[in-house]
Amino acid sequence: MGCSGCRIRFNFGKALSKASLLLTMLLISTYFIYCLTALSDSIPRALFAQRALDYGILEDRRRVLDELRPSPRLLLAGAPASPPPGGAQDSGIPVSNTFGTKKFPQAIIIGVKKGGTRALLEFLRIHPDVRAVGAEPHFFDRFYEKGLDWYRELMPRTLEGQITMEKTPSYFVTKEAPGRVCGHELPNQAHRGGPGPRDPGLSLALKNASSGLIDTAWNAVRIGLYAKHLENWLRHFPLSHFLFVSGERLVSDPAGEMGRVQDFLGLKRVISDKHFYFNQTKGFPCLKKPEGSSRPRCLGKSKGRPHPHIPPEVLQRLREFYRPFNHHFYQMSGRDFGWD
Ligand SMILES: Nc1ncnc2c1ncn2[C@@H]1O[C@H](COP(=O)(O)OS(=O)(=O)O)[C@@H](OP(=O)(O)O)[C@H]1O
Repeated sequence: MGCSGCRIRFNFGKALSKASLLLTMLLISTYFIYCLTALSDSIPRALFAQRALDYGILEDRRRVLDELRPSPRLLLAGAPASPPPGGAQDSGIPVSNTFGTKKFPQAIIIGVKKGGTRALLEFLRIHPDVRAVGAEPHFFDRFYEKGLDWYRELMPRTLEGQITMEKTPSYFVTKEAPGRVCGHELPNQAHRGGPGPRDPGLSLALKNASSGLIDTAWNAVRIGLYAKHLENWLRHFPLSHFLFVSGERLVSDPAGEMGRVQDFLGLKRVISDKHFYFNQTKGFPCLKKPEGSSRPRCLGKSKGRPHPHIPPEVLQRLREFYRPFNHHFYQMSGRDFGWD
């Protein structure tokens, strides 16, 4: 019995994986400048007002120093055609790794898993004003105890005017993540152990929506209850701090969707149609010139995998199960993704 249970679960997993193409959604959470300010000084928000004067003095000093020497951006623009002897390029280290400072991200791609988050990040990285860490840091879910300095150290250096970014899709479904991102819960105060109390509202909704054949307690199913996870984030951030990016449009019209993303981040519209080509073999848009390379490149093999055939009745059942949750999500996000 145990084995047949496993098999059903396994097959259903494949079905979900296939269905995820229909359920792609991404969130970018603009970062919350006040939260980061509080975080970067590792002080509770309540103390922030008391420190305001100190910040003012520091800011003034910074401004004076900036006036005395050209900003990194100006230095770069005025760089000599050949690098100075013994300079960064002589040592073989890329200029971007030696200039600028490491900062906390101003924008995070927080989800959703298998929603096209890697594509979004790699597309954004071709923008000259975006610098992003390649690997997923998992700071706000797995490595929170390592502390803020550890997190900042992972970030690439940025020059003035550049945005630091990271992506970790599991933040979206991590109950503690929004509070941590906002700095309400500092590393040494973080809850340890299991998840918080079960939400009775969700249990009820799951019972109502379940056909009896879908294991609603299973994480692979719960992960797709976007409305539920978004609710958790909206307890900490206003809706205007989020951009909902369509995973489907990232495939069918990457330049169009990236236009929305650039506007949201306050970036000049640099990424356009001319950066993409459709690779027939891969079946996805690829980059003509990815960051740090002049050769065209598609995402790796683990992105855009062949999916197994899912019987239409299974897909239908999944659609019916998710429909009420999706509609709730459309209402909350203000965007109808047409997943029905
Ligand atoms: N340009 C391009 N190239 C390849 N793949 C693309 C692209 N745009 C979106 N996608 C879809 O992205 C899916 C993987 O999503 P994520 O990167 O968010 O996955 S992960 O959660 O980080 O593991 C991946 O899912 P699978 O098809 O299941 O592999 C793709 O459907």
